[in-house]
Amino acid sequence: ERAAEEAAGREFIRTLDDLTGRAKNRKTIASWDYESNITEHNRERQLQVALEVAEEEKELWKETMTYLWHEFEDEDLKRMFQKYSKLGTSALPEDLNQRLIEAINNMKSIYATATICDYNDRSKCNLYVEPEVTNIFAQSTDPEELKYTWLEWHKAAGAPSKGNFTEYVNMNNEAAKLNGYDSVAEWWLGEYEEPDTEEQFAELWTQVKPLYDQMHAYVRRHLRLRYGEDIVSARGPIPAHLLGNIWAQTWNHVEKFTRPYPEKPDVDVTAALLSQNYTALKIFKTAEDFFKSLNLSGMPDLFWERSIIEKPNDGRDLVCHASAWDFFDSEDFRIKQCTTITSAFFKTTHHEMGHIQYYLQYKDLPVVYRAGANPGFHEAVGDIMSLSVSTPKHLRVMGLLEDGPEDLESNINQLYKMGLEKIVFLPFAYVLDLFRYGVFRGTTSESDYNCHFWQLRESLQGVEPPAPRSEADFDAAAKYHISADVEYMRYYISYIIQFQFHRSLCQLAGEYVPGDPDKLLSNCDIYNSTAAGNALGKMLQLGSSKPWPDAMEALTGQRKMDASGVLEYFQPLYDWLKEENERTGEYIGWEPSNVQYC
Ligand SMILES: C=C(C[SeH])C(=O)N1CCC[C@H]1C(=O)O
Ligand SMILES: [Zn+2]
Repeated sequence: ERAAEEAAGREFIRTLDDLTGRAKNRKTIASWDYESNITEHNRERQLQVALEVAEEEKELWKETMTYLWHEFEDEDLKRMFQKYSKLGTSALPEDLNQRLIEAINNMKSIYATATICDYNDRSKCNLYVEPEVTNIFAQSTDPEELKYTWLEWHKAAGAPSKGNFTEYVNMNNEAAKLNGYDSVAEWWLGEYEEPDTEEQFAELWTQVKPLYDQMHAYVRRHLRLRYGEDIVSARGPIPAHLLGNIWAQTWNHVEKFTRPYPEKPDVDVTAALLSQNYTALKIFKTAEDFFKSLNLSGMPDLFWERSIIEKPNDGRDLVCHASAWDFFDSEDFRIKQCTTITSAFFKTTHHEMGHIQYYLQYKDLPVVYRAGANPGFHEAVGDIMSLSVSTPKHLRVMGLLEDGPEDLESNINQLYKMGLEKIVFLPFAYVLDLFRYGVFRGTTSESDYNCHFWQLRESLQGVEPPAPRSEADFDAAAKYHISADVEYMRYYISYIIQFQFHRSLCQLAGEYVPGDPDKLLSNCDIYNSTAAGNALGKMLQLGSSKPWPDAMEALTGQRKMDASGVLEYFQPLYDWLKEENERTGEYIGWEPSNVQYC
């Protein structure tokens, strides 16, 4: 009867979970081998292993579906069965699954091997997105060099993937339907396990948009002062190539010539890292030290043996985009990133190590629960550490910043610097998946990919392309995650909830007291707080075994994602920006672009 069926189900799930762990381990090893060394052989092997594992999963899924798990009493057992009942892309017939995998591998390979020629030396044509194009956007203030580099990169890494992207969309939508979703959009939204996820995402945007609009207006004014009225208009969108980043997703690199109080000492972490002879390894060890100071786990020996922390110089092609890997055997965890000694990579290393920390905290859970409470949680862990590390107080502890004033102006400069990374990023992230939801749902067809992409970028982000665009271009794929089939709402959510987590951890660490000007949220550093670390560890140990509101409640007492954390953190900046934009008479928002892109 039911009790016996449930006992049999429990036994089955234990075996299934063990087999699934082995299959995922094999699949992950083959993917790692391909992405860390892009050769025909490794690509072929990755495809073969992925197809074999898909067939194994399909067989196991048929057996899973013979159990009447909907009627089980044990909630936890039901949750495991519910998760295993979603077969994912393995539900595709083998030939369609092969077409999906090959479309994605084609895009990944195009992106990873794309190179452009240097603006000043057209015979030098081995510039990759990392590190060369990234460095040009970090350093150059020549609008012509930036425009050329922007156009060349989007031509080399975006346009060639358009056909593959359409194939990927069609195959992935087939898989979605086989899993009971109308399209991939509903599948991705389903990962957040709420009935109104899409509305919640939209509500978060309305909460933060006023703050973004003030940042946008202020930055546009200072770019106009720098580059002149002809290049940066008074009331239009901002040209995307002038914002210090090839995707205009964060604007940190315009901070040095746009900040509120230029006479205050600068906080150039990159220069400090270089002058103190930081290496990639030293950056990694510093990040590890932060986690250990919180009584969280250090990195296992295997991590140091098998990670790739610098771009190999043996001429191989590889996917440089930073990533953290769980090999699902409870002991093999790796980072692969092409570290250079910059403030950005100092943060990225904490970000990636945050993923590894989450893997370590849930490594003994059933395989099916070894995931973030929702995808945004996984992206938030490392950033929480960076929020503490980025404070002048902590940078001084590390000797990366000389002593300086702690006055209001310096605080505004610091908040502005953080805003160029955290506030500015929100509409960028939101747009990437609003675009893809439209594509997966068919409201954006192949003949208007680029038009709709730029309409969204103009409408939410207030940026425009540096030159006219057409449907011969496919600018979205010039962003890694679009070419690599990586959902992006996870970052939008992370940049909201990381401030809710930070606020709770800072209270636990005694570093933040609401209303106390000497205990500002933006000056909080949780370093060495085992109280904070233990509370965070407890949340991470849940993995995806519980709906994410339970995990969030465990740490913050809240069951809702809301922008109260980010708005509280940036309140002094918001007040200052409104006053400053009022003072200068800067137009808030933007009029339609004059650039032809549809
Ligand atoms: C560092 C990673 C690997 Se999960 C990343 O892709 N991030 C981290 C910040 C946003 C996003 C990006 O670079 O677009
Ligand atoms: Zn990440």
